[in-house]
Amino acid sequence: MGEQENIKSGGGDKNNVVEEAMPAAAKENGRVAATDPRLQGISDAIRVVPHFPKPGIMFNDITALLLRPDVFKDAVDMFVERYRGMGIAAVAGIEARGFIFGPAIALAIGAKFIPLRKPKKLPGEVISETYELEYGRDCLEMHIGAIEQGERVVVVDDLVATGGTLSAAIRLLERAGADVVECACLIGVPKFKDFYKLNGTPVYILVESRK
Ligand SMILES: O=P(O)(O)OC[C@H]1O[C@H](OP(=O)(O)OP(=O)(O)O)[C@H](O)[C@@H]1O
Ligand SMILES: Nc1ncnc2[nH]cnc12
Repeated sequence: MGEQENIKSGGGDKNNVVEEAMPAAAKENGRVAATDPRLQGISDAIRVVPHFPKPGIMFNDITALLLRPDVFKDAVDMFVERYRGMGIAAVAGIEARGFIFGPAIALAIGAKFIPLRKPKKLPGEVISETYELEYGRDCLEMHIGAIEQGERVVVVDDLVATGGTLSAAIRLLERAGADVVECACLIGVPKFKDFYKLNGTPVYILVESRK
């Protein structure tokens, strides 16, 4: 598969899990144009590390992208352009890598930032959700009171593989009364796209993993 074919852009209705090929995305009103030259730079800046953290896992390393402020900014800008003016009250970032992108997006669109943390990190009263990963099992927690009933929320992370982490984040936020509008990730791992478990919430992906 050529580099250009790896680039995807998605988004869609609340009842669909969406990962759209370039031509479809390009036609859609308000979505990222698949011909946007920033996508190629973003895809190229992600390093793929074979067999990390376990044999067989092709690890998509966004720290290489973070060393390129121009590309880092392009990624943040693309999310900001999508969510600005949509009445988003909160950006919820998933520990750890959602903390890298989420706050920048939140500040730019004038939303609050809610950290969804790994267990026993938050000092206040929390609600929790456990989930399965490509390489293990984990749990997310959120402070009670971070969300008000009916607030519109975007969940941000670097990558979606099985969708287990995003699903746990959605469950947490919906239990607290949030309206989860969309999940936003830089990277989608295509081998899992039939297994996303996002409870009907769309996932918006900038690029597909290269391997
Ligand atoms: O779609 P999934 O199969 O749930 O996998 C995606 C999650 O896995 C990675 O985080 P990880 O749990 O490795 O934690 P880290 O960010 O703390 O390294 C990644 O940053 C996502 O949060
Ligand atoms: N292949 C992958 N690369 C980076 N982070 C991940 N989280 C789950 N799967 C991953």
